[in-house]
Amino acid sequence: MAGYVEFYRLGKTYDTPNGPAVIVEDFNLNMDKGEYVCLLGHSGCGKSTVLTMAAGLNPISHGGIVVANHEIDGPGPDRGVVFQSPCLMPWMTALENVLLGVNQVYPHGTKSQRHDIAAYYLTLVGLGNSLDVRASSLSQGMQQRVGIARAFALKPNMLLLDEPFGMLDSLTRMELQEVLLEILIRDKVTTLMITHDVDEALFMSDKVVMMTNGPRARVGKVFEMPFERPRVRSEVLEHPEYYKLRGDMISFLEEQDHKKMKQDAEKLQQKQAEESQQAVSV
Ligand SMILES: Nc1ncnc2c1ncn2[C@@H]1O[C@H](COP(=O)(O)OP(=O)(O)OP(=O)(O)O)[C@@H](O)[C@H]1O
Repeated sequence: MAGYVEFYRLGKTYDTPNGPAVIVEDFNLNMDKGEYVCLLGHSGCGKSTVLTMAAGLNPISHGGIVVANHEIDGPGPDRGVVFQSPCLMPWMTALENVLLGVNQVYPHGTKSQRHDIAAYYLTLVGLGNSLDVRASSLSQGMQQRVGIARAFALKPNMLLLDEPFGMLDSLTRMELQEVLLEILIRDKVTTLMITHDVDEALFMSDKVVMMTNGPRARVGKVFEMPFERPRVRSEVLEHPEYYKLRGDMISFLEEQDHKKMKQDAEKLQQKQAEESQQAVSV
């Protein structure tokens, strides 16, 4: 059955100097409305490729993505995107940065209505007292809060997060994870997040989708999280299934590593055999 968000037979081929490189192939995933899915996999397997295709920032080579009955064919305000670095306009205030998006989505709202929406989301992320502070004067964690407020203020059907906490220290990271979960529960936004952190995936998501190693990466395994919401970190950590799930995810990643090492060794052997055959024939 099709989900609220559907990735069907999604594929991406990049043109490279050595010819076409099939990075993602036959990637299939259904997400329910309001579901939080984390995408986990080794570096370079194709996670950002999948996410940027969903954001409409990277052309789809094969298959497609449907969000709320709408087939993705470019970027749009129905999808909020947060990257590792929030890319704010440094000379603008926190409020002005959020208003950039709000003005586009609510062109018919009054100035004061648009101001209130931007201020509301900045307050939710804990920046109610910093609305008029220039982005360049905000700490990295505060800038990321602005990025999150900007994405939510668009009232998107889907939120796409590419390692949004990757550049933050662990305390700020944990704090922002909780801020994000609180708003997500309130607004019930369907979310796809990339992370390298197994514990973050366990704490945040309803489902963790493990990608196989590329090339031709696809969904390798899906883990369902048994933890109740709203989530309390200590309760999640003490849940009887936590360490079993964590272990299974790490085993999956290790298996992928072994496969890759085997493939690399085979490639090397083949190359050496070809080279020695060439040497003999010369
Ligand atoms: N524009 C491009 N042209 C050619 N190859 C690309 C392009 N963009 C990405 N790639 C390659 O596609 C593969 C997947 O990249 P991608 O950034 O999607 O991986 P990732 O899983 O998000 O990696 P990481 O976890 O390190 O961010 C990599 O081998 C990368 O070099």
